[in-house]
Amino acid sequence: MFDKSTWIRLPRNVVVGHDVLSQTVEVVDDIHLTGRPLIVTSPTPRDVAAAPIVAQYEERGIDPEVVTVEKASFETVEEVAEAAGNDDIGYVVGVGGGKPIDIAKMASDHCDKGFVSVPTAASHDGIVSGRSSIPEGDTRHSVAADPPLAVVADTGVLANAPWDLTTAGCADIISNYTAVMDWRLANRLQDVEYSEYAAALSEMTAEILVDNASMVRPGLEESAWVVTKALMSSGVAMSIAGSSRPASGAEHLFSHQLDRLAPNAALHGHQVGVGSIMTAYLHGGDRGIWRDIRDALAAIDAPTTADELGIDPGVVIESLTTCHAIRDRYTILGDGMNEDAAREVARKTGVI
Ligand SMILES: NC(=O)C1=CN([C@@H]2O[C@H](COP(=O)(O)OP(=O)(O)OC[C@H]3O[C@@H](n4cnc5c(N)ncnc54)[C@H](O)[C@@H]3O)[C@@H](O)[C@H]2O)C=CC1
Ligand SMILES: O=C(CO)COP(=O)(O)O
Ligand SMILES: [Zn+2]
Repeated sequence: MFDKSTWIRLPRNVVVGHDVLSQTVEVVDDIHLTGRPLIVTSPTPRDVAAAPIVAQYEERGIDPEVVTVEKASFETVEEVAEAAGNDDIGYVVGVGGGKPIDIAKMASDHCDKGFVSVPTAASHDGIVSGRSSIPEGDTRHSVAADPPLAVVADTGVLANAPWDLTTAGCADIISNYTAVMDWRLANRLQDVEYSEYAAALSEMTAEILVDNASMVRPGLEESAWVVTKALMSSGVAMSIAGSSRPASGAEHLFSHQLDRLAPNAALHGHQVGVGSIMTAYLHGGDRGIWRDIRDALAAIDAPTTADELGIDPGVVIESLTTCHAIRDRYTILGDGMNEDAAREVARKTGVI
């Protein structure tokens, strides 16, 4: 008997392009969200994008509540959910990079209120995904949360963000290659649920980005367009899969562990990119695709070494040998690498 069923939740309005930030209130009206908005942002994105959005609302006689968050944590989610739960708050608008968007997504999900995503950096593929990635103690959770009802991605804002943020987004996409390898491995060895459609979309997204790498250049609005579309497509792959598997494998475990061992040393996307070079080597050995991944990262100015990440080689080894334990997610790391093996892969791939 066929008894499978699935829910694929996707945004209704995805508005991308030049100066679309100025259409935020229209986009919200179009999906019939009412009440007072709660804007969740972080320090720089507050000035760059939240302030103009507040001004748009004020012109219409609406006074949004604004909360500024500094880090992604369950405590912050609870604080924001408390504010979002107030009766006068109708919906939540996340404005910024991955952290405020993840917090806003979870807080709105907790209160069963609509969520709108306004990325200010093309730095991560959580812009449209139905997940939030939140650290807790020694672990890091990938939590299901309703995806945004609408996305407003202003390519002018994204192109004006520091170039590093865009290269981090590119690296987050390039890491899909190894995430999918890990997912297939977990499916074969552990019967982990797998979606060929989600895997194919995730890989194709990485491929299109790599093929268009020459168009990704600092300050070009067209680059922001290319990268943002890829980030959205990768987020849709996660929504189809109902997990972050298509975009998050061992290279993400490595990055999440670096966040604990060397907080704020480097951007999420840059860390997963370097992780991906090493896990590609573990999958395919010297004849595998690790050089292609390294070259693709180098072509878009993303780091390929510990030194370029600004992270001590010893910390890279510690992360490689311990990161398998931070989450129950089967990957090429299996039950963990020993120190000699970790040193070998990091040296062979030129990461240290
Ligand atoms: N939910 C999901 O599916 C996913 C979640 N993530 C999560 O997202 C986070 C990484 O995202 P990031 O954007 O790197 O983190 P982030 O939100 O900390 O932003 C990084 C930096 O960029 C700055 N920034 C953002 N927009 C700017 C602008 N326009 N101009 C100047 N500075 C700007 C921020 O102030 C911050 O200092 C991680 O916590 C990661 O786990 C990443 C991928 C997928
Ligand atoms: O960063 C991600 C995809 O790029 C997802 O991270 P998690 O697996 O922690 O949710
Ligand atoms: Zn990621």
